[in-house]
Amino acid sequence: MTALLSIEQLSLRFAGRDILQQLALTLQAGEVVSVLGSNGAGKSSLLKSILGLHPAKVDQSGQILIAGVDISQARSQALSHLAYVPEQPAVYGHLSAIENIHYFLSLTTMSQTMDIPTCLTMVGLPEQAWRRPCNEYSKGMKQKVMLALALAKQATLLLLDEPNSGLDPQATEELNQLILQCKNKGMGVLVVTHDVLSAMAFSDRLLMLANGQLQPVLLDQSTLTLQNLKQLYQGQA
Ligand SMILES: Nc1ncnc2c1ncn2[C@@H]1O[C@H](COP(=O)(O)OP(=O)(O)OP(=O)(O)O)[C@@H](O)[C@H]1O
Repeated sequence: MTALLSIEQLSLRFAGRDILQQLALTLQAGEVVSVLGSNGAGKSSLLKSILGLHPAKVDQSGQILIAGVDISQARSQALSHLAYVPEQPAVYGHLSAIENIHYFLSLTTMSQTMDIPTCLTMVGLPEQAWRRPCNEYSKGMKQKVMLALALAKQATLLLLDEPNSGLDPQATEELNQLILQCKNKGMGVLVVTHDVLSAMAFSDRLLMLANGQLQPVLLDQSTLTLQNLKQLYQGQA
């Protein structure tokens, strides 16, 4: 079966400094993978590489396939399979949830889309909010709009950058459940996060980005302590 995401020998340099070095990652349908890493380790840069967002002058090499499509050869076709939720959800504040999703769907090449109210119901956005402008929404509500868009465009691969930052415990739990819901629908989910506990709750695999490469994290909820978490981030666990 074709992997939803296949990265091979990805290297990235900024101003002569290695950020990613021969990095490899494969993500299958129905799999949630979380990437941890110190500030500046290169997590957001990795997501930008997958999205093909680095300017052409940036020194990047290697291969990134999304559902078998090479991002460097056919970017819009590759991205049609993908939904991306940045740390600050990017919705238009003057438009409602329904209007935002209509608008973004009009920009995609997907011919098959899902009914918008069904998607908003699935992500748990209260119906009384659907037609209110998004600048009246909390961060958690805006994330739900973006996740509803991902469902509506029938994305198979979901990228989430720091999804739990700034969320209270209830919103965190709702978001964690939504990630599991996406997994159960057969989507592949790649999460970049500092929230280790949440990542342990929803991930099939946890990876640490350090020195430009991804290594498996062997800790789990039963073995996690502040001390061994610090050692993990310092490359000693
Ligand atoms: N466009 C750029 N030009 C030059 N250097 C950059 C650029 N973007 C990122 N960097 C540098 O690359 C390194 C990795 O940054 P990145 O934002 O990917 O880290 P991160 O792991 O996401 O960090 P954080 O956890 O703080 O969000 C940092 O040292 C950053 O300063």
